[in-house]
Amino acid sequence: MDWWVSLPKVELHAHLNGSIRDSTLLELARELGDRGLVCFPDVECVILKHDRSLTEVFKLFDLIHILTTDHETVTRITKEVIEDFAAENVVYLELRTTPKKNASKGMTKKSYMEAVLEGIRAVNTVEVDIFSEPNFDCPANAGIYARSDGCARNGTAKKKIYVRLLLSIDRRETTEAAMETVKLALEMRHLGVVGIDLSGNPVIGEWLTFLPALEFAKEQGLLITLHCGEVPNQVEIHAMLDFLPARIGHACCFGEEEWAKLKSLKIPVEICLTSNIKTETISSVDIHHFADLYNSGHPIVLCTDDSGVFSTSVSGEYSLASSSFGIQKREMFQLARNAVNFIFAGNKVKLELEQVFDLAAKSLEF
Ligand SMILES: CNc1ncnc2c1ncn2[C@@H]1O[C@H](COP(=O)(O)O)[C@@H](O)[C@H]1O
Ligand SMILES: [Zn+2]
Repeated sequence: MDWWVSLPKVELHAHLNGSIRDSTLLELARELGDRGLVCFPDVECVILKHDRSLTEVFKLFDLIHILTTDHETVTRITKEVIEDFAAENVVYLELRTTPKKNASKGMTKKSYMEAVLEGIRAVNTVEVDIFSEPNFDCPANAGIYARSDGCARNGTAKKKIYVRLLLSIDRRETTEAAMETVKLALEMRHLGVVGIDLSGNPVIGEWLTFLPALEFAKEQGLLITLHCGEVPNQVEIHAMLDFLPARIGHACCFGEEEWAKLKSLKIPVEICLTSNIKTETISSVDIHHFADLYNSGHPIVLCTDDSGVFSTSVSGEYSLASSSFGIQKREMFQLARNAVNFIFAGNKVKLELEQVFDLAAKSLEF
């Protein structure tokens, strides 16, 4: 097996609707095409085009959402995305998604999330730990516990992936809609929801629109990650850093002052190399800020962002970082292991993941 696939990995920045297999998107588009709801050849062209500007990426998401936003499909893509990450040895996945309403399908934000949970339960190629924090032990969780315990007791030494969920607020949303998402996250905490993400087209929406909901989420103990500095906007970057999120994603358009502030606050950064290159947010990989952050010992974690949209994988991102920045396998292993420190799940999961890495270190060749 390829070394980068064998390496256990932690994925902390993956959008559900950005991580769908092309084959599934094409199948869904063909079905809608047959029903005369989309023009299949046009949609096929868009799906198979792999170099896209940031603006084009958000147009593509609008199209993907037309293909996926019904309960059955949300369940299907969730199952497939988790199985795909597990197949490349992702041992802990924080999957983020924007709860959506779709009146024509009778979908509410809550029923959207229930369809996601159904997808997690449908995974069968790997054992899924969706929830194992003892302090949240409650009857609503009993079904999931039973399944996971059953696996262990049968002695079926199936591979295991920990899955936790982040609910995303889309920058197109209002304060009220953002608050609704946070309240839903709080309601679903005992089902593996650990935090909130702010994402969506970075040129749309104002930081102050989302702040009340994000502050409420933080007060209630949810952990927050923000898409920060994907486009140049110094005022917003400073406001976001002042908020003290638990992590940020991207950090592409930072200036000297913003770097200094980020480094002094030691906020971990989710780095998405291929996403940044393909969207031309960073012009080439050799000038990517990964190198400076890595060399200065700043907390970072390699992630995919949208493995489907950008045709990448977590293993691919590790391999790319190693070859682009001349980092040896032993150091890359350490980088992968360090990511455990930045997960939003609790100490029990962290300890278990450290054991997974220690065990893997014995069989990996460096
Ligand atoms: C490329 N960089 C990016 N920057 C900002 N937001 C992004 C993104 N990539 C994805 N998303 C956000 O994730 C949604 C798709 O997944 P879900 O429907 O939530 O599962 C997109 O609509 C966008 O809001
Ligand atoms: Zn993202």
